[in-house]
Amino acid sequence: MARHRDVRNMDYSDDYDGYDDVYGHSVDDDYYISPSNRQFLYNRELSQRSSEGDIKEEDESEAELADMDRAKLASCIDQIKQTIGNVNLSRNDLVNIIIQHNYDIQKCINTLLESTLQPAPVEKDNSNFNIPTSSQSKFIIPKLNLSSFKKEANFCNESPNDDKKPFSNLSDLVSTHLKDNVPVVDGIRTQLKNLNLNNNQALSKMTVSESKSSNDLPKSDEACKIDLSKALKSTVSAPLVPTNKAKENFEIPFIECKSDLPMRGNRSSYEELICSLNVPENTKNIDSKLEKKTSLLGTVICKKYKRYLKQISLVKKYSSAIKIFDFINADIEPATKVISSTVKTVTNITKGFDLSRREPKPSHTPRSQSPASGKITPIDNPEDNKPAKQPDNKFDPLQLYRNERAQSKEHLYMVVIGHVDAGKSTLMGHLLCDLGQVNQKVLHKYEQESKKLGKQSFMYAWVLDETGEERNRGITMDVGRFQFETATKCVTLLDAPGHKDFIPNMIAGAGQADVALLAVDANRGEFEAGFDYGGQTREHALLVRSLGVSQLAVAVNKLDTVSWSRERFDEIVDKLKTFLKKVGFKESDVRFVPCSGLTGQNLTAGPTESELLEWYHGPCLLDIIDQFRSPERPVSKPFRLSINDIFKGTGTSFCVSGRVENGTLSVGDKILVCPSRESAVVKSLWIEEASKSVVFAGDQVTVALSGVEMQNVSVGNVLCDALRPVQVAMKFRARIVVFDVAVPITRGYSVVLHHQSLVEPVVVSRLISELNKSTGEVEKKHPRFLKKQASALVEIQASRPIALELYSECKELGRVMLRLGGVTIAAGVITQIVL
Ligand SMILES: Nc1nc2c(ncn2[C@@H]2O[C@H](COP(=O)(O)OP(=O)(O)OP(=O)(O)O)[C@@H](O)[C@H]2O)c(=O)[nH]1
Repeated sequence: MARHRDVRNMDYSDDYDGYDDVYGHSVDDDYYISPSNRQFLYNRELSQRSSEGDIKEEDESEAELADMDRAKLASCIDQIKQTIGNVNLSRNDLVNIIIQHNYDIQKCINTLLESTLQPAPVEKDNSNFNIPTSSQSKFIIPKLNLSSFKKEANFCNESPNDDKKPFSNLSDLVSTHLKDNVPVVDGIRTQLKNLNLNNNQALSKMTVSESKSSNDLPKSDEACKIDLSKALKSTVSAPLVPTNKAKENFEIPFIECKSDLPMRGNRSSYEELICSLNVPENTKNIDSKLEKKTSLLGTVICKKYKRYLKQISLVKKYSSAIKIFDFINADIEPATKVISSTVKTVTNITKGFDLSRREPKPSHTPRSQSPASGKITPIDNPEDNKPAKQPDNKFDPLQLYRNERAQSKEHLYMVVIGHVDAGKSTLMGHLLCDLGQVNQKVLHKYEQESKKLGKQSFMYAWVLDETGEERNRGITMDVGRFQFETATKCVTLLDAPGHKDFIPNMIAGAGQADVALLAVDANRGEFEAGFDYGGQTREHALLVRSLGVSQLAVAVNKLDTVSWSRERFDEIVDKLKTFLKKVGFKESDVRFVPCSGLTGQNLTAGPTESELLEWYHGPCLLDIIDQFRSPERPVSKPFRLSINDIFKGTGTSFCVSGRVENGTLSVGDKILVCPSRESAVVKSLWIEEASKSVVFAGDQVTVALSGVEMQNVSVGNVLCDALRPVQVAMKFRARIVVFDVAVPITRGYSVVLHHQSLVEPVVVSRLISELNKSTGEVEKKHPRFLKKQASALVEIQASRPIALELYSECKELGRVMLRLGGVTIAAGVITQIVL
């Protein structure tokens, strides 16, 4: 059985309220973190000196870094490489530069560009672009001649029908005006990708505040007060090339600034930028025109991205890399009207891409393939150039879902959790055997082999623990998967590891489940070890609830070891009930069942043991699983899938797996991979081993993709609808509940963010307010620290863009968990995305 990590979907109507319950109860201290876990709690002193980590140590400065710094370092190196390609520096030097700049990627890039990038010699060739030698492959140096402009003009879409295409973000817009393969421009482009054109108001505000804080631009300058929202509206509707009529008398179509350009030294930086524009042949007096009037886009870029000015001027020295920004100096209002109707028309298509907006085939350099380049991965397969299949825009996803799935059983994803050795694998292995899911010969083989190793009691566990290491060590390490059916459900079982070392795997499994089965060991002392003394019973229950699972079955296992004692069962139920309620489970959503995974008692049929029969007449484990409510499938929402595994497929495609959180996905759909926003085409779809033409929210699927390079896709990326993409941001606000922390959370606290399958170092950059745990009202603004069990609104800063959603939009992509030193210190929901 393949061991992919999977995804989970939960969308109960009462989920949000339920989730609030987590915050709504005070929890006794000892319910959260156990003494054995305390050793892993954050301790700044220790944390800074940790030498563990998976980053190769190459020099002392690197070796001395703490885990978090190492993670930040890896992230910085990664991002620097994505932005400017491989730098001609040793790793040590690179590491030193990063540390000197306190992990500020932008400063590092500036330093690197200044120190390492030398102008490439201009070579003559027959094209209008001089391609540098491989050692200087970071620049493409176009000649400053007029034919160059014409060549670039071919980049533009000349179809009269396509000249009003909406752009989803500023980068797409800019990329039609910027020449390929200019690294600094790519840097800008990556940043611009985060600017969603739909949020004109936010952009407008951003520009104003940018200009307010500007030191080098005069505050009084009218140019600083450009209403960007208007500008963007006008750019959205702007033709990429002049219309035929305009072409005849082609002039540079600028939107006028209200005043001359602000100067910086002898020349303003964006004057420099503008001077690097290619200009059409028939334009007269271009210099004076450029000095008085400028592209608004140029203005915006230069103001918003002042930090790039050095690079801009650097590039400018060698190239006329930045194309003229040719939106029409037209009446903005009518243009705005055109946009709204255009957007509406396009939105009606529901899915798929605007192929006409695809950029020309870029050169096959690692740089051009980088997600940070903002370019579409080169397309080798001519099949990919064919227009993608566009689903019928009249299709009703809900109806389609009913048509497709009406005949089949409801699918349910169930994660099995619990303290190490609680008997999870044995319980589920035996259940699968009783259901006839395991071939008798295979079971016999397991029996013989486990006997040889002196581990016969693990025979059933081997059904799920498939790897040699798991079997030898007698513990589950990765999430095992198996499928079985109940009377009304088709259940995918996710067997999570119990050992604390594998909690990230457990989170990956739990992050995919609709419901959970908690196994506890009834043995005297064993239940207590898992519950009272820092076992994973508590942490697992807390984690699954934080991940949105609200229905839980509790298997009080190994009751054979206590002679089926009713008292023991009741004692365990009482303790767990109180705890689970405090964690946020509703009493009515938790069911308890006495059983034995080893003897198979009360698994698929009612009890036969007389001692158990004396007091238990309830449902068996299988019936309890069957009685779980099926979660709602949000098939009508925009498509979202968080990638939890990537592997090689056949031919040019490769495969990703994950759970469809929202919406539907069909073969032939064009989708976006976020945060890089690369486009991809769905070549084929599978659920388990069965090929499908369409899949729905709630399905755990394997998707074969083409049109995107495998190396440009990572676990934790989100596949999404191209027209209604997921949000991408480096900063967001979340309402969190702090679990148990030895050291209070303060501003600047470095933690590890778990967001679906993404594991990313982040910083708690602001403590905005402390909230009342019951009412959610603000109790204290800007607290200096957050103690255990505090509920608070915080701002989280990542070092690179993340694809995420507001909790109110998509619960699965709106949940976050913060962990540190192997311990979960807080969980929360995203309330605001900060652009
Ligand atoms: N007596 C008795 N022993 C059991 C029962 N269920 C499991 N065991 C034993 O408990 C030990 C651990 O069982 P596993 O199924 O590997 O436990 P687990 O919870 O899956 O372990 P991890 O996944 O590593 O956390 C094995 O020796 C089993 O034979 C039971 O119902 N009764």
